[in-house]
Amino acid sequence: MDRSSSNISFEPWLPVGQFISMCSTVTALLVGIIMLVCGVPRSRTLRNWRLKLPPGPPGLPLIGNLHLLGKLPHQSLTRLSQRYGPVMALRLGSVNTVVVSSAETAKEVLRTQDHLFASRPLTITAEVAVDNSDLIWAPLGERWETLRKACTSQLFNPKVVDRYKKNRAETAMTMVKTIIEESAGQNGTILGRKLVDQMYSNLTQLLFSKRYHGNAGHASDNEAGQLVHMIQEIMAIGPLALGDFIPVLRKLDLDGKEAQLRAVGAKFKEFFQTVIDERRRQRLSVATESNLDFLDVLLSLQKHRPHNHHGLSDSNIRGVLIDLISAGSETSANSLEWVLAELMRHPEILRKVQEELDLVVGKERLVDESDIPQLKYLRAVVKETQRLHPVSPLLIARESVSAARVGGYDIPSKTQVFINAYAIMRDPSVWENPLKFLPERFLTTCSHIDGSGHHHQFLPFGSGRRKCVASNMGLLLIEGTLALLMQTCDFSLPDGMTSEDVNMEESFGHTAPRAKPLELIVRSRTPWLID
Ligand code: HEM
Repeated sequence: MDRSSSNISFEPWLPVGQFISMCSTVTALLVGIIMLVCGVPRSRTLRNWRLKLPPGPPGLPLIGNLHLLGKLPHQSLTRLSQRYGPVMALRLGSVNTVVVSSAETAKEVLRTQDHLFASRPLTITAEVAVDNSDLIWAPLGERWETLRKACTSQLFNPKVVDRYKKNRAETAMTMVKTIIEESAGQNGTILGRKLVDQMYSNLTQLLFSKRYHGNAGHASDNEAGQLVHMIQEIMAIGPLALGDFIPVLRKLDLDGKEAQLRAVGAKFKEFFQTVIDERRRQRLSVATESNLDFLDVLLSLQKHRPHNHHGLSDSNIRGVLIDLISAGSETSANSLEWVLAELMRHPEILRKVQEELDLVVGKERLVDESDIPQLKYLRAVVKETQRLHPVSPLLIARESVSAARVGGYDIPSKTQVFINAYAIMRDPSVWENPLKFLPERFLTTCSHIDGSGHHHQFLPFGSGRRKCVASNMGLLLIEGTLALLMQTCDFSLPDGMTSEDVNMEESFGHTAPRAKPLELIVRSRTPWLID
């Protein structure tokens, strides 16, 4: 199934618009009166005259500033911050929110006061879809520490990442063959779905030794389809429901998201519990174990709980598996699709990437992950794409654990905080020609800047203790696949299209993918390397 036919919309804020038009002014007023009578939770309002609170736009009754977010909140918030400044207060329904939009203030939040801003707000998605048991949405505390440590020490350490190198190369090659085959004799192939499938396959292999697309060890098509479908469903629902912002209306589920989340949550539970139960049965019948995968590690942590560790329930195991597959697949595939779109818009840059590959690797052997450090121009192209098209433009929402000060303003405890990485990475006071695609900047004036989280003007993976847990793996997936694609394929646009016609509109949801799928003609460039 390709993305064009999957009918996904990434418009989490759309229901807010639907809601506003659904309720007539009279109904809104009535609800407002009921809320006044029942009492809005006072602790959630920023109106405290003794504090120096950040400036922000005035809000409407009940919805506050929700209506200002639009379909692309990162873009709307960028425009608002140009008016209200780099630390801006909003009220989203009844949730106090602060949006941080400069490198300096992001540094205050993500480095200087990381300990105060490293929690996440509770959301209906986390509660209903993953039983408040996962890693991504875990508040700061034991559950987060245990799951994060399991990931960093047992999954994304360089030794384990290296162990799966062959697997990554195989799944990338499977994808290359598929797109060349599909493109033969056709005027364009939609790449996005193939890239996502490749990422799923890498991750399921890494997490529980099942390959969902490819040859050896692969799961049934039905199982693969089920998994892809569930993740697409949750992506389409988006990260936040109306009830997250207006808790007094949660029971009514006016945008229908809670019901949808419950349905997909039940499917997740059944699917991943089967994976866990199957593995438990296999473990009982195996006397010695070698090459443990991540599920084995989690089950063994559950059984032999190390000192000071939060005990792991099946629900935690399901939660972290769902997190890793969903956070890892769409982000990497969407980033890669953006890179290819930029390259199609800039054919001279695409040619330079291929020339570099020919020079560094040649055409006699396939490019290998160990070549990547030498592919400096290709890496600059990836960075420049992440700067202009961050797939997590507002990172993932944070929440202050106690009162703090940022940019000279008071931020009360329990405030939701968005870091607008999109605005920061296009800030004209930091970046020369910020809207131009100029990979060379990362080889010259900005060569010292990387996405490690130490440079707060460039935040594709976030920063601080909640930084992406798998940025090394994410980069390998993007750079490794891009190198293979550029070495083995030639790309062109469907008949009648020129580079100016490549649509660069964004969409917004759990990630910020392209609004329109990228359609390209793919031809083999080095056929002797592919068989
Ligand atoms: C291009 C690829 C990727 C990008 C751009 C990306 C970006 C991000 C960002 C911006 C965050 C939030 C950071 C913050 O709040 O400061 C994040 C968190 C996270 N990412 Fe990634 N990511 C990528 C790939 C991956 C992969 C491959 C995985 C796993 C297989 C993954 C798993 C996670 C998890 C579990 C978190 C939550 C960490 C926590 O809350 O402690 N990501 N990612």
